[in-house]
Amino acid sequence: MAQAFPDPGREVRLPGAVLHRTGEAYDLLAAGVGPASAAASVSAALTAAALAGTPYALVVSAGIAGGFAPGAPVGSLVVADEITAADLGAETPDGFLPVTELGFGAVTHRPPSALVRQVTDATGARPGTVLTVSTVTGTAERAAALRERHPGALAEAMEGFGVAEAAAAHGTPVLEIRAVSNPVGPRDRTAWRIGDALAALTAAFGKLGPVLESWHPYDQ
Ligand SMILES: O=C(O)c1cccc(C(=O)CC[C@H]2O[C@@H](n3cnc4c(=O)[nH]cnc43)[C@H](O)[C@@H]2O)c1
Repeated sequence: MAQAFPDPGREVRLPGAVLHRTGEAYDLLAAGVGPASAAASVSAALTAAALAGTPYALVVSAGIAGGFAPGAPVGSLVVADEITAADLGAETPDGFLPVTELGFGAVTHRPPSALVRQVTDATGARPGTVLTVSTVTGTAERAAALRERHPGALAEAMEGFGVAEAAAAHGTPVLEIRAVSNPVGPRDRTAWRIGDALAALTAAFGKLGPVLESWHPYDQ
């Protein structure tokens, strides 16, 4: 994906995060794997920018993902219209309860709908819920349970909700774009197509410049 930015940028070191400040209007951040790492590093970047008086206008979480069949085949692109933490809650004898039903927290963030539509139009990405999980799904049973609980889910990944929580704390809009590298379901390493997914993500970012640069938060 970073290959979509011809200028590798200058490194800016922050506690828990290294930014690549491109000559264009973007900073790139490898936010780590999992929601906690992603939240910590994005939070460091947002806080540093706010203290410098140059807050970010938008945070984009991007990477590879597992795709739910048949909506998100391997190689396809998904843009989140909802970013949902799928395993943040409590297991009970009657099933899973999200933290919101326990009386606290949040489990969903919604990217600006106009921006989601523009990304869809520019890249062909399919809009849908992107789940954030801490454990990669590895069985048909778990995939079916997630689908039942989240009928709008197209993909699962491991960072989006952490990024969205950090962005929300700063009042900054968030977007999540994923390229599908593997199906969600029984573990099968021979089915992974990471190279193809990264190529699809790079191509998408090549088309996103005008969309991101012309978007204004009041376009919600
Ligand atoms: O070992 C496995 O079975 C396995 C299967 C799929 C992905 C992984 C990863 O460790 C990838 C972590 C990385 O990639 C994103 N990702 C990609 N596919 C998935 C997925 O099916 N479910 C959740 N996350 C996925 C994730 O966002 C991480 O950044 C291992």
